[in-house]
Amino acid sequence: MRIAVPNKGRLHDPAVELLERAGLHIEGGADRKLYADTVDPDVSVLFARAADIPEYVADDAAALGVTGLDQVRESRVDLADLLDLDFGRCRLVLAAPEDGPVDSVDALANGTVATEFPNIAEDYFADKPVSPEIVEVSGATELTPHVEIADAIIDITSTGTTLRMNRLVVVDEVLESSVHLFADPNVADDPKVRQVATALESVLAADGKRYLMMNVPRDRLPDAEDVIPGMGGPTVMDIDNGGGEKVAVHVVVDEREVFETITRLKDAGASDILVTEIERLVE
Ligand SMILES: Nc1ncnc2c1ncn2[C@@H]1O[C@H](COP(=O)(O)OP(=O)(O)OP(=O)(O)O)[C@@H](O)[C@H]1O
Ligand SMILES: O=P(O)(O)OC[C@H]1O[C@H](OP(=O)(O)OP(=O)(O)O)[C@H](O)[C@@H]1O
Ligand SMILES: [Mg+2]
Repeated sequence: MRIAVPNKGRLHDPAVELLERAGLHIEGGADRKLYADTVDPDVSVLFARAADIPEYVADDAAALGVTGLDQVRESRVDLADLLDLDFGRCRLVLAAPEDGPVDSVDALANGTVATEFPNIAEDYFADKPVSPEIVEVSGATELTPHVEIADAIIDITSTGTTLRMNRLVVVDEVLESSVHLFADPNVADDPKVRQVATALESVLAADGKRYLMMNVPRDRLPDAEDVIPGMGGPTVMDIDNGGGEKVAVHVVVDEREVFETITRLKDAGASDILVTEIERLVE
């Protein structure tokens, strides 16, 4: 089974890192390759442009694809959306010069909109009362309103820096995007596809979580349990050589809650508190 992954650009490194963390180690590294095996003999990786990945998955060149939701919308292929992988987060927006006449969608009645995403633009205007001319460009879209090529643009923004630098302001939001795991709808329920999706999901589930281990006097256990914000109940175990007066308590907590939880656990009589990272969490 093949997974299509961005070959370069900002999505490449986080995509490869996620596969590695999920246990799908890429043999020989991912640099400048078109194709690679993984430690799993049934799973290989195809490196392709983020924009081409939807087609590759739709055409069966790969069963799975890791790419931006924007790319899938733009390509208009019908894929199963298995998982939000929580990186490459950005917004596609309609934007126009800050001191210009376009302050709403309606102001574009006879206008021109430049974009790298002509299909998304067309779909966006399909249910609007105006239908401006769409001009496809292949980059530096933010420049076009300043050289009389367009009145507005539909482009990606994340920090907003590029828009600001080009004195453009957001007129409307078109699409929220992030990188997802997509599958060919015909194989979305295939056991191997499910296995890979679960492995990636387990990495995301472990993100920002910590594993706490501690000893607690048996008679203080209720106090300790009261201050534990963990998911589900804690795991409580007898300690073999503890003479019965202490128990071991293990729990998963959000990393933001670790500091306060430790302070409160100590007040509840806990000792020998260990905090460790979690690689994967299969729920
Ligand atoms: N500024 C951004 N912040 C977050 N995600 C982004 C940003 N720009 C693009 N993306 C996401 O990354 C995808 C790929 O973007 P793009 O094709 O521009 O590649 P790139 O990583 O910018 O490399 P290059 O433009 O140099 O080829 C986009 O479709 C979008 O999903
Ligand atoms: O809101 P910001 O944080 O400024 O990000 C938005 C910019 O990021 C992307 O460009 P990229 O850096 O990928 O350059 P590119 O035009 O070469 O693709 C996108 O096309 C925007 O221009
Ligand atoms: Mg780019």
